[in-house]
Amino acid sequence: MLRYLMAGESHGKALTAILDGLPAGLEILEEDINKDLARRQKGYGRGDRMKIETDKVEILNGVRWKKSLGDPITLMIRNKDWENWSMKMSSGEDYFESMKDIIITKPRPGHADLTGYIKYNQYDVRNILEFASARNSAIRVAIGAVCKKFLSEFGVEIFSYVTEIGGIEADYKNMSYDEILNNIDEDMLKTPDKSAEKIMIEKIRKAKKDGDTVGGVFEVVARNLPIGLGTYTQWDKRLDGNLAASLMSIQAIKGVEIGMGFETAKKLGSEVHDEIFYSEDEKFYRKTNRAGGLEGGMSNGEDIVVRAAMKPIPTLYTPLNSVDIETKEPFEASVERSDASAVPAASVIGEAVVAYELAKSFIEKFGGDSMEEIKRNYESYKNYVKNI
Ligand SMILES: Cc1cc2nc3c(=O)[nH]c(=O)nc-3n(C[C@H](O)[C@H](O)[C@H](O)COP(=O)(O)O)c2cc1C
Ligand SMILES: C=C(O[C@@H]1CC(C(=O)O)=C[C@@H](OP(=O)(O)O)[C@H]1O)C(=O)O
Repeated sequence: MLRYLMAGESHGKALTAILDGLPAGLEILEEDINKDLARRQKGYGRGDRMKIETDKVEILNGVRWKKSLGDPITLMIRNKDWENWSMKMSSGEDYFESMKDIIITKPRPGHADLTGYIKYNQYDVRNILEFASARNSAIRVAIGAVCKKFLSEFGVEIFSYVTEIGGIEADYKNMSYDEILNNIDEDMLKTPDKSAEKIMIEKIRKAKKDGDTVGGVFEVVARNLPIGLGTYTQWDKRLDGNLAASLMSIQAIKGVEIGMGFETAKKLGSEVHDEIFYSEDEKFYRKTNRAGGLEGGMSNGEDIVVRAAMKPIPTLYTPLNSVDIETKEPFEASVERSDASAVPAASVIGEAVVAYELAKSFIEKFGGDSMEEIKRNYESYKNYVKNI
């Protein structure tokens, strides 16, 4: 079974993750992973932390002479900001009286601060926000990049783009995926609609000027998947459920849709389901993909299409009302730095978690301890499907 665990505080020494269950013989290169790490750092609206970090992965275990060994793979990304935090985040020093002024007792509405403080019986909100922070999404993207590499060996391609920012929707419905891909500017908002992008940027700029933040929606597409990843035979093996849970587990994601999603509830059955056709060449096929490539918790061979809604960032430069945990007095918080919007970054994280779920289902279906073995199993299943 493919699984991973991650560790690492936002301003600690490094982020790490262990990926277990990947077959032996997959080529894994740091430079391939670094491409996705760089993409996650881009996008209009990010704060000053992204000027400090240049995320680069180090492979600590599980890879020899560029190939996975089949044992656990450890990945690490150092936090450059650690240099500025080594004392404040030290694991070896006692608490200093002189550090009293760095203790945070002012919880932000919408962040993990207050609930985490109470739940973990803390004295400093920093002890909560350090791991609640989306900083650890960097190591998740590294894990996702390895999973993407695995899937690419079977021709599976995963990409994402931004469809909405602060209520402004991109018009991409008449564009092919290739056109969409050609129109994605990773430095800006990753939306295929260039005229909407201008208005979206203005929306973020104005929100930032007003001390506010904006959210948005992104779509992740996975192409060239085999029929039958995931299963309806047990609730926790459904691919639709696992994709939704993984996307929802990204910080600030508050809604997930598959295919037509919430729209299906408004339509008639005849407008929702994808009719089935057959030809000698194509075998069973559909003319539409409203289901987003998933029926009965399984991939049906069409493109997998999922969307996720990101709420506006909770740290506001014009802060919302809150109460100091120590004094119980209302306060006006001051903010050192924060993102005004991070939807393009979230969409890269979305690709990563989708890649992980697909790779997990893929390995479960086709088994195998080595890439050769899993490829044999995959080819034999493809032959079976071709001859139906
Ligand atoms: C890529 C990315 C960047 C984020 N940047 C910030 C930020 O700069 N400031 C902030 O308060 N929240 C930021 N967030 C959101 C918080 O991490 C998130 O709202 C918080 O952990 C509470 O979790 P919840 O929103 O899922 O309930 C970011 C989220 C993502 C995915
Ligand atoms: C560090 C990242 O995002 C961070 C996510 C985040 C949060 O609260 O989620 C808060 C900010 O952290 P800081 O206070 O250090 O600026 C963001 O910069 C990153 O994406 O790599």
